[in-house]
Amino acid sequence: MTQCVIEMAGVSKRFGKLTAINDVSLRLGEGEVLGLMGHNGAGKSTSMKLILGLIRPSDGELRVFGHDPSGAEANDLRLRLGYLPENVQFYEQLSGHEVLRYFARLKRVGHGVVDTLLERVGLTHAMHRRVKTYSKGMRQRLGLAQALIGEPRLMLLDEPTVGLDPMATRDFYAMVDELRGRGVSVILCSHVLPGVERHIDRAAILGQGRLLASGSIDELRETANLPLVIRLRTAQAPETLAMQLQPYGVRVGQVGMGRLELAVPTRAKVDVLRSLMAGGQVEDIDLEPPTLESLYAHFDGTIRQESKTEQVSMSANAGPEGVTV
Ligand SMILES: Nc1ncnc2c1ncn2[C@@H]1O[C@H](COP(=O)(O)OP(=O)(O)OP(=O)(O)O)[C@@H](O)[C@H]1O
Repeated sequence: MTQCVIEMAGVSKRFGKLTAINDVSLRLGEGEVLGLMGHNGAGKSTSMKLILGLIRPSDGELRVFGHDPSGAEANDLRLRLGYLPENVQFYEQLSGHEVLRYFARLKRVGHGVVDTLLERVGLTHAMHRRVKTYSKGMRQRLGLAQALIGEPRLMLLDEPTVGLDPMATRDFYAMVDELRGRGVSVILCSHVLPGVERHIDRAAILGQGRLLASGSIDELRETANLPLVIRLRTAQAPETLAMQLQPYGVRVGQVGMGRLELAVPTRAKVDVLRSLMAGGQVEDIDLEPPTLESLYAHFDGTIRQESKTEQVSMSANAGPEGVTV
Protein backbone atom coordinates (compact mmCIF):
# COMPACT_ATOMS: atom_id res chain seq x y z
CA MET A 1 0.00 0.00 0.00
CA THR A 2 1.03 3.61 -0.54
CA GLN A 3 1.88 5.83 2.43
CA CYS A 4 -0.91 5.69 5.00
CA VAL A 5 -2.84 8.98 5.27
CA ILE A 6 -5.59 7.82 7.61
CA GLU A 7 -5.30 4.91 9.97
CA MET A 8 -8.28 4.03 12.15
CA ALA A 9 -7.94 1.03 14.45
CA GLY A 10 -10.91 -0.08 16.52
CA VAL A 11 -12.30 3.45 16.73
CA SER A 12 -15.56 4.04 18.61
CA LYS A 13 -17.34 7.28 19.35
CA ARG A 14 -20.08 7.53 21.93
CA PHE A 15 -22.37 10.47 22.61
CA GLY A 16 -23.77 9.62 26.04
CA LYS A 17 -25.48 6.26 25.62
CA LEU A 18 -25.50 6.45 21.84
CA THR A 19 -22.68 4.71 19.97
CA ALA A 20 -22.29 6.68 16.74
CA ILE A 21 -19.14 4.79 15.62
CA ASN A 22 -18.59 1.24 16.77
CA ASP A 23 -15.14 -0.38 16.55
CA VAL A 24 -14.29 0.84 13.05
CA SER A 25 -10.92 0.04 11.47
CA LEU A 26 -10.06 1.66 8.17
CA ARG A 27 -7.00 2.79 6.23
CA LEU A 28 -6.64 5.31 3.43
CA GLY A 29 -3.48 5.55 1.34
CA GLU A 30 -1.94 8.48 -0.51
CA GLY A 31 -3.83 9.30 -3.71
CA GLU A 32 -6.68 6.95 -2.86
CA VAL A 33 -10.33 7.88 -3.24
CA LEU A 34 -12.68 6.29 -0.74
CA GLY A 35 -16.46 6.36 -1.01
CA LEU A 36 -17.85 6.39 2.53
CA MET A 37 -21.48 5.29 2.31
CA GLY A 38 -24.24 4.74 4.81
CA HIS A 39 -27.86 5.46 5.70
CA ASN A 40 -28.97 8.55 7.67
CA GLY A 41 -27.33 8.41 11.07
CA ALA A 42 -24.88 5.65 10.02
CA GLY A 43 -21.94 7.66 11.35
CA LYS A 44 -20.48 9.24 8.20
CA SER A 45 -20.28 12.84 9.47
CA THR A 46 -19.03 11.64 12.85
CA SER A 47 -16.21 9.80 11.06
CA MET A 48 -15.34 13.00 9.18
CA LYS A 49 -15.33 15.03 12.40
CA LEU A 50 -13.04 12.47 14.03
CA ILE A 51 -10.60 12.67 11.11
CA LEU A 52 -10.72 16.47 11.21
CA GLY A 53 -9.95 16.37 14.93
CA LEU A 54 -13.14 18.27 15.80
CA ILE A 55 -14.09 15.45 18.18
CA ARG A 56 -12.02 12.72 19.83
CA PRO A 57 -12.58 8.96 19.69
CA SER A 58 -14.01 7.38 22.85
CA ASP A 59 -11.92 4.25 22.10
CA GLY A 60 -9.35 3.12 19.57
CA GLU A 61 -6.46 4.69 17.69
CA LEU A 62 -6.76 7.31 14.98
CA ARG A 63 -3.84 8.75 13.03
CA VAL A 64 -3.98 11.28 10.18
CA PHE A 65 -0.67 11.75 8.36
CA GLY A 66 0.80 9.85 11.30
CA HIS A 67 -0.52 12.27 13.96
CA ASP A 68 -3.39 12.46 16.43
CA PRO A 69 -5.78 14.87 14.63
CA SER A 70 -6.94 16.40 17.90
CA GLY A 71 -3.46 16.45 19.45
CA ALA A 72 -0.71 19.06 19.62
CA GLU A 73 -0.16 19.12 15.82
CA ALA A 74 -3.87 19.64 15.07
CA ASN A 75 -3.53 23.17 13.69
CA ASP A 76 -0.70 22.32 11.31
CA LEU A 77 -2.48 19.16 10.30
CA ARG A 78 -5.65 21.01 9.36
CA LEU A 79 -3.71 23.10 6.85
CA ARG A 80 -3.22 19.88 4.91
CA LEU A 81 -6.93 19.06 4.95
CA GLY A 82 -9.80 20.37 2.83
CA TYR A 83 -13.32 19.92 4.13
CA LEU A 84 -16.64 20.45 2.43
CA PRO A 85 -19.36 20.06 5.07
CA GLU A 86 -22.86 18.85 4.29
CA ASN A 87 -25.26 21.81 3.72
CA VAL A 88 -22.40 24.28 3.58
CA GLN A 89 -23.27 27.79 4.89
CA PHE A 90 -21.50 31.09 4.25
CA TYR A 91 -21.85 34.72 5.28
CA GLU A 92 -24.73 35.75 3.06
CA GLN A 93 -23.76 39.43 2.85
CA LEU A 94 -20.28 38.71 1.49
CA SER A 95 -19.54 38.07 -2.17
CA GLY A 96 -18.10 34.71 -3.27
CA HIS A 97 -14.75 36.42 -3.73
CA GLU A 98 -14.81 37.90 -0.21
CA VAL A 99 -15.80 34.53 1.29
CA LEU A 100 -12.81 32.83 -0.32
CA ARG A 101 -10.42 35.61 0.70
CA TYR A 102 -11.64 35.17 4.26
CA PHE A 103 -11.09 31.40 4.23
CA ALA A 104 -7.71 31.83 2.53
CA ARG A 105 -6.64 34.08 5.39
CA LEU A 106 -7.86 31.52 7.95
CA LYS A 107 -5.74 28.92 6.21
CA ARG A 108 -2.77 31.30 6.06
CA VAL A 109 -2.79 31.24 2.26
CA GLY A 110 -2.22 34.34 0.11
CA HIS A 111 -5.41 35.64 -1.57
CA GLY A 112 -3.78 35.31 -4.98
CA VAL A 113 -5.33 31.83 -5.22
CA VAL A 114 -8.89 33.11 -4.98
CA ASP A 115 -9.45 34.03 -8.64
CA THR A 116 -7.94 30.75 -9.84
CA LEU A 117 -10.13 28.69 -7.53
CA LEU A 118 -13.27 30.57 -8.53
CA GLU A 119 -12.43 29.92 -12.16
CA ARG A 120 -11.78 26.25 -11.40
CA VAL A 121 -15.29 25.77 -9.99
CA GLY A 122 -16.95 27.92 -12.69
CA LEU A 123 -17.90 30.90 -10.51
CA THR A 124 -15.85 33.68 -12.08
CA HIS A 125 -18.94 35.32 -13.57
CA ALA A 126 -20.62 35.59 -10.14
CA MET A 127 -17.63 36.21 -7.89
CA HIS A 128 -18.64 39.75 -6.94
CA ARG A 129 -22.27 38.90 -6.26
CA ARG A 130 -23.40 38.41 -2.68
CA VAL A 131 -23.68 34.79 -1.61
CA LYS A 132 -27.34 35.34 -0.70
CA THR A 133 -28.11 35.58 -4.42
CA TYR A 134 -26.39 32.23 -5.18
CA SER A 135 -28.34 29.11 -6.14
CA LYS A 136 -27.80 25.87 -4.19
CA GLY A 137 -25.42 24.57 -6.85
CA MET A 138 -23.41 27.81 -6.81
CA ARG A 139 -23.06 27.61 -3.03
CA GLN A 140 -21.87 24.02 -3.39
CA ARG A 141 -19.26 25.13 -5.94
CA LEU A 142 -18.11 27.87 -3.58
CA GLY A 143 -17.87 25.21 -0.87
CA LEU A 144 -15.66 23.13 -3.13
CA ALA A 145 -13.44 26.13 -3.89
CA GLN A 146 -13.15 26.75 -0.14
CA ALA A 147 -12.15 23.10 0.43
CA LEU A 148 -9.44 23.39 -2.24
CA ILE A 149 -7.69 26.37 -0.62
CA GLY A 150 -4.08 25.64 0.25
CA GLU A 151 -3.70 22.59 -2.02
CA PRO A 152 -4.77 20.09 0.66
CA ARG A 153 -3.36 16.56 0.63
CA LEU A 154 -6.56 15.09 2.06
CA MET A 155 -10.04 16.18 1.00
CA LEU A 156 -13.13 15.29 3.03
CA LEU A 157 -16.24 15.93 0.98
CA ASP A 158 -19.62 15.41 2.65
CA GLU A 159 -22.46 14.97 0.11
CA PRO A 160 -20.40 16.88 -2.50
CA THR A 161 -22.75 16.61 -5.49
CA VAL A 162 -25.96 17.63 -3.75
CA GLY A 163 -27.42 20.55 -5.69
CA LEU A 164 -25.07 20.15 -8.66
CA ASP A 165 -26.58 19.77 -12.13
CA PRO A 166 -25.35 16.92 -14.39
CA MET A 167 -22.65 19.03 -16.07
CA ALA A 168 -21.38 20.36 -12.74
CA THR A 169 -21.43 16.80 -11.35
CA ARG A 170 -19.33 15.66 -14.30
CA ASP A 171 -16.88 18.53 -13.72
CA PHE A 172 -16.78 17.65 -10.04
CA TYR A 173 -15.75 14.04 -10.77
CA ALA A 174 -13.16 15.27 -13.27
CA MET A 175 -11.72 17.33 -10.43
CA VAL A 176 -11.68 14.27 -8.13
CA ASP A 177 -9.82 12.30 -10.82
CA GLU A 178 -7.33 15.15 -11.19
CA LEU A 179 -6.77 15.34 -7.42
CA ARG A 180 -6.19 11.60 -7.31
CA GLY A 181 -3.72 11.94 -10.17
CA ARG A 182 -1.78 14.46 -8.07
CA GLY A 183 -1.63 12.04 -5.13
CA VAL A 184 -4.33 13.79 -3.06
CA SER A 185 -6.42 11.42 -0.94
CA VAL A 186 -10.16 11.97 -1.01
CA ILE A 187 -13.11 10.76 1.04
CA LEU A 188 -16.47 11.14 -0.66
CA CYS A 189 -19.18 10.79 1.90
CA SER A 190 -22.69 10.02 0.79
CA HIS A 191 -25.76 7.80 0.94
CA VAL A 192 -24.97 6.46 -2.50
CA LEU A 193 -23.76 8.56 -5.40
CA PRO A 194 -24.96 7.38 -8.80
CA GLY A 195 -22.02 7.03 -11.17
CA VAL A 196 -19.40 7.25 -8.43
CA GLU A 197 -17.94 3.77 -9.04
CA ARG A 198 -15.50 4.84 -11.75
CA HIS A 199 -14.03 7.56 -9.57
CA ILE A 200 -13.33 5.70 -6.33
CA ASP A 201 -10.68 3.13 -5.47
CA ARG A 202 -12.56 1.67 -2.55
CA ALA A 203 -15.92 1.92 -0.83
CA ALA A 204 -16.62 1.62 2.88
CA ILE A 205 -20.20 0.96 3.93
CA LEU A 206 -21.29 2.02 7.39
CA GLY A 207 -24.48 0.83 9.07
CA GLN A 208 -25.54 1.83 12.58
CA GLY A 209 -21.99 2.95 13.31
CA ARG A 210 -20.40 -0.34 12.24
CA LEU A 211 -18.25 -0.96 9.19
CA LEU A 212 -20.37 -3.43 7.22
CA ALA A 213 -17.99 -3.86 4.31
CA SER A 214 -14.99 -2.22 2.70
CA GLY A 215 -12.89 -2.88 -0.37
CA SER A 216 -12.65 -2.22 -4.07
CA ILE A 217 -15.88 -2.61 -6.04
CA ASP A 218 -14.59 -5.97 -7.32
CA GLU A 219 -13.86 -7.14 -3.77
CA LEU A 220 -17.30 -6.05 -2.61
CA ARG A 221 -18.87 -7.88 -5.56
CA GLU A 222 -17.01 -11.01 -4.61
CA THR A 223 -18.03 -10.77 -0.95
CA ALA A 224 -21.68 -10.01 -1.71
CA ASN A 225 -21.81 -12.71 -4.38
CA LEU A 226 -24.73 -10.97 -6.09
CA PRO A 227 -25.76 -12.19 -9.54
CA LEU A 228 -24.95 -10.15 -12.59
CA VAL A 229 -27.82 -9.34 -14.90
CA ILE A 230 -27.82 -10.30 -18.57
CA ARG A 231 -30.51 -8.67 -20.70
CA LEU A 232 -31.16 -10.15 -24.10
CA ARG A 233 -33.41 -10.08 -27.09
CA THR A 234 -34.03 -13.55 -28.45
CA ALA A 235 -36.64 -15.64 -30.26
CA GLN A 236 -36.07 -18.44 -27.75
CA ALA A 237 -38.88 -19.19 -25.29
CA PRO A 238 -38.00 -18.39 -21.67
CA GLU A 239 -38.83 -21.95 -20.58
CA THR A 240 -36.42 -23.45 -23.14
CA LEU A 241 -33.65 -21.07 -22.10
CA ALA A 242 -34.28 -21.76 -18.42
CA MET A 243 -33.81 -25.50 -19.11
CA GLN A 244 -30.66 -24.85 -21.13
CA LEU A 245 -29.08 -22.67 -18.42
CA GLN A 246 -30.30 -24.63 -15.41
CA PRO A 247 -26.89 -26.28 -14.78
CA TYR A 248 -25.38 -22.83 -14.16
CA GLY A 249 -27.96 -21.74 -11.59
CA VAL A 250 -29.42 -19.03 -13.83
CA ARG A 251 -32.86 -17.50 -13.16
CA VAL A 252 -34.75 -16.41 -16.27
CA GLY A 253 -37.40 -13.70 -16.28
CA GLN A 254 -39.41 -12.24 -19.14
CA VAL A 255 -39.52 -8.44 -19.28
CA GLY A 256 -41.33 -8.00 -22.63
CA MET A 257 -42.00 -9.74 -25.94
CA GLY A 258 -38.76 -11.52 -26.82
CA ARG A 259 -36.90 -9.67 -24.05
CA LEU A 260 -35.47 -11.69 -21.21
CA GLU A 261 -33.53 -10.86 -18.08
CA LEU A 262 -31.19 -13.46 -16.59
CA ALA A 263 -29.77 -13.44 -13.06
CA VAL A 264 -26.41 -15.15 -13.47
CA PRO A 265 -23.99 -16.23 -10.70
CA THR A 266 -20.81 -14.27 -11.42
CA ARG A 267 -18.60 -17.36 -11.53
CA ALA A 268 -20.80 -18.86 -14.33
CA LYS A 269 -20.66 -15.70 -16.50
CA VAL A 270 -18.37 -17.00 -19.25
CA ASP A 271 -20.03 -20.45 -19.47
CA VAL A 272 -23.46 -18.83 -19.70
CA LEU A 273 -22.32 -16.46 -22.46
CA ARG A 274 -20.83 -19.37 -24.41
CA SER A 275 -24.03 -21.35 -24.05
CA LEU A 276 -26.16 -18.39 -25.17
CA MET A 277 -24.01 -17.69 -28.21
CA ALA A 278 -23.85 -21.37 -29.21
CA GLY A 279 -27.67 -21.33 -29.46
CA GLY A 280 -27.38 -18.76 -32.26
CA GLN A 281 -30.66 -17.05 -31.43
CA VAL A 282 -29.45 -14.02 -29.49
CA GLU A 283 -30.30 -10.78 -31.32
CA ASP A 284 -28.97 -8.34 -28.73
CA ILE A 285 -27.28 -8.65 -25.34
CA ASP A 286 -26.27 -6.41 -22.41
CA LEU A 287 -24.32 -7.32 -19.28
CA GLU A 288 -24.75 -5.46 -16.02
CA PRO A 289 -22.50 -6.43 -13.10
CA PRO A 290 -23.83 -5.57 -9.62
CA THR A 291 -23.77 -1.77 -9.27
CA LEU A 292 -22.54 0.06 -6.19
CA GLU A 293 -26.18 0.85 -5.43
CA SER A 294 -27.11 -2.85 -5.40
CA LEU A 295 -24.03 -3.71 -3.32
CA TYR A 296 -24.92 -0.97 -0.86
CA ALA A 297 -28.52 -2.22 -0.70
CA HIS A 298 -27.22 -5.74 -0.08
CA PHE A 299 -24.93 -4.84 2.85
CA ASP A 300 -27.31 -2.27 4.31
CA GLY A 301 -30.18 -4.78 4.02
CA THR A 302 -28.12 -7.33 5.96
CA ILE A 303 -27.71 -5.02 8.97
CA ARG A 304 -31.39 -4.00 8.90
CA GLN A 305 -32.38 -7.67 8.82
CA GLU A 306 -30.00 -8.43 11.72
CA SER A 307 -31.39 -5.61 13.83
CA LYS A 308 -34.99 -6.73 13.09
CA THR A 309 -34.11 -10.26 14.19
CA GLU A 310 -32.47 -8.88 17.35
CA GLN A 311 -35.58 -6.82 18.15
CA VAL A 312 -37.88 -9.79 17.60
CA SER A 313 -35.76 -12.05 19.81
CA MET A 314 -35.52 -9.32 22.48
CA SER A 315 -39.29 -8.94 22.51
CA ALA A 316 -39.74 -12.71 22.56
CA ASN A 317 -37.33 -12.99 25.51
CA ALA A 318 -39.14 -10.20 27.28
CA GLY A 319 -42.18 -12.48 27.71
CA PRO A 320 -45.78 -11.32 27.66
CA GLU A 321 -44.86 -7.69 28.36
CA GLY A 322 -42.32 -7.49 25.50
CA VAL A 323 -43.00 -4.86 22.88
CA THR A 324 -41.98 -5.23 19.26
CA VAL A 325 -40.83 -1.89 17.91
N1 LIG B 1 -23.00 15.80 18.88
C1 LIG B 1 -23.82 14.75 18.93
N2 LIG B 1 -24.49 14.45 20.05
C2 LIG B 1 -25.31 13.38 20.13
N3 LIG B 1 -25.53 12.53 19.12
C3 LIG B 1 -24.88 12.77 17.96
C4 LIG B 1 -24.00 13.88 17.79
N4 LIG B 1 -23.52 13.86 16.54
C5 LIG B 1 -24.06 12.79 15.94
N5 LIG B 1 -24.88 12.13 16.78
C6 LIG B 1 -25.62 10.91 16.51
O1 LIG B 1 -24.70 9.96 15.99
C7 LIG B 1 -25.31 9.17 14.97
C8 LIG B 1 -24.48 9.30 13.70
O2 LIG B 1 -24.64 10.61 13.20
P1 LIG B 1 -23.90 11.14 11.89
O3 LIG B 1 -24.22 12.60 11.75
O4 LIG B 1 -22.48 10.76 11.96
O5 LIG B 1 -24.64 10.30 10.76
P2 LIG B 1 -24.54 10.42 9.17
O6 LIG B 1 -24.20 9.07 8.67
O7 LIG B 1 -23.65 11.54 8.80
O8 LIG B 1 -26.05 10.77 8.82
P3 LIG B 1 -26.70 11.68 7.64
O9 LIG B 1 -26.59 10.89 6.38
O10 LIG B 1 -28.11 11.81 8.09
O11 LIG B 1 -25.95 12.98 7.62
C9 LIG B 1 -26.73 9.67 14.83
O12 LIG B 1 -27.57 8.83 15.59
C10 LIG B 1 -26.67 11.07 15.42
O13 LIG B 1 -27.92 11.44 15.97
